[in-house]
Amino acid sequence: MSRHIIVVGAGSAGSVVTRRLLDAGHEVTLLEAGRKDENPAIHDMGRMGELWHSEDDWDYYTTPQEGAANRELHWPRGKVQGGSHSLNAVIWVRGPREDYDRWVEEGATGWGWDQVLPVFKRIENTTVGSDELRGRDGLLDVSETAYERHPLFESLYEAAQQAGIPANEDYNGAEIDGVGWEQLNIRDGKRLSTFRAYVFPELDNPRLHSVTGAHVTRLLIEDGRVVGVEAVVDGETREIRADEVVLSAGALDTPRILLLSGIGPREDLEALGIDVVADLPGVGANLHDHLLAPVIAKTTTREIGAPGPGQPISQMHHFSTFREGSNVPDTQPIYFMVPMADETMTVPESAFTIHAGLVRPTSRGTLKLASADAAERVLMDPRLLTTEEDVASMVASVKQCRDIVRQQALVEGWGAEEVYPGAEVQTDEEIAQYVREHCVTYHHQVGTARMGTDADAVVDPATLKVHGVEGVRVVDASVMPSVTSGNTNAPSVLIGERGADFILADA
Ligand SMILES: Cc1cc2nc3c(=O)[nH]c(=O)nc-3n(C[C@H](O)[C@H](O)[C@H](O)COP(=O)(O)OP(=O)(O)OC[C@H]3O[C@@H](n4cnc5c(N)ncnc54)[C@H](O)[C@@H]3O)c2cc1C
Repeated sequence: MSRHIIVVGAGSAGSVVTRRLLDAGHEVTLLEAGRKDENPAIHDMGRMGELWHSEDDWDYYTTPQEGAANRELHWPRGKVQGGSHSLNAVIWVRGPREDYDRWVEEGATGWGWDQVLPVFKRIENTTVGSDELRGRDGLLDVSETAYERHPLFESLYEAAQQAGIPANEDYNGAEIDGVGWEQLNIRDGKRLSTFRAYVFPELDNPRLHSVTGAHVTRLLIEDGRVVGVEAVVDGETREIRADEVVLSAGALDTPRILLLSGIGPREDLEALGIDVVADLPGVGANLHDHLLAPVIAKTTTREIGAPGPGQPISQMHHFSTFREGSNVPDTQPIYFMVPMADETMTVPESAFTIHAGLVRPTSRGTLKLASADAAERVLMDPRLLTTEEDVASMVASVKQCRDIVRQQALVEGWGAEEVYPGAEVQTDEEIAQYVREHCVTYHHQVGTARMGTDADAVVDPATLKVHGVEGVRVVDASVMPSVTSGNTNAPSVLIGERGADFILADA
């Protein structure tokens, strides 16, 4: 029987859910707060930087972070069809077996590597790697050759190996460690978001009602059952009803909608005068993110030049393990052909960045409402760098990135010279302070409505239904119990596919 389902958010996961429900004959109302994905800077990977602070960015900021020199960090998030997949660097990293087996240990029964691998294969359309591990005919292109490689990256690839980092032909294969060319979601030289790959071809489908400029403020709940949503559409508050609601608004907005609807920690909700529908302490808890800190070098004998049309400004990354006893990498530096400098830095035009990167954070924070008003700013406090392990991984990663800059391939090929952290930053304490003063997000916030069956879990891992409330599921990056050890888009798309499977199994 055909059902009418509301999907909130046309991002990485919501686009996948929408397509799979349409394919199965259901009716979908897809509500997206942002506008159509028509900004040319979305489609040209060389222009990614223009999207930050633009109309297509939610333009969030954290609360002041004690671990990061009391700074409020900018957290860009896609507010547009495609969601953060329309703003991101389209790097496709599934993460190793251990990430998913860890999810099972954390309570997400059924999400182990053996269960998720076939779903990853269903998503992918790639020629990389082996048939056993990679998908060949999915809807989402994954390629390391569909973009023009810049000669600087050839030298970076060599330099990383000169620094002792092994080359890895397929970091989405059996092993993640080592340096490799990024596998990107690109088609015909342009960004391929899941909105473009999954929903765009269906825009004429009469069972799809795709609405932009529709900001969902809360769930409509009658007798403990979600019956629809309240949304502000073109400035007018509307009620939209359906058989079921899927929240795919991302790790920062899904918990916000739940909290505004009375689903969350009782004490916090009561303090704001919000009627409690379900006392779920885990909503907004467990907020965590990956972190970057730039190592910037200038080139003195050869100009890097501007990226060509469609040329991604990041083409390479590597994974390294520093944490003792760990069998998965805790760091993932990412390489850019431009200086990723902050407002306190002065850099020459021809400069590149090797961003030191933490991908196994142990710091955990919270997302809370400041008031019951849906238009108010939300308090996002990831408590960055509040554990010793996190600081130690970042320090080790910065040292390794500096070492790459000093290698022959960069010094002889480009006359590379470090500009930041700079000569005055030498001891571990000085590097840690540099990290605190200059770290930025890796854009991988997750965990605010995590899967599990314990008292703090928010959704059931077998269905992604919200505990204690009927008629609503969470299908996006919020449900990850812990962040994977790589970029988070691939696991978000995976969650979209599996969420759709669960809905279809019930329908
Ligand atoms: C700048 C940047 C670079 C990144 N680079 C990479 C990368 O290269 N590789 C990678 O793997 N990951 C990357 N990421 C992370 C990755 O894009 C996200 O983890 C992933 O997109 C999350 O998917 P999602 O479906 O949970 O949320 P999103 O894709 O963010 O989708 C949420 C959608 O919901 C909409 N929405 C939110 N609130 C409401 C509301 N109240 N009403 C209606 N609609 C609403 C939003 O506008 C958005 O369209 C990056 C992210 C950013 C921001």
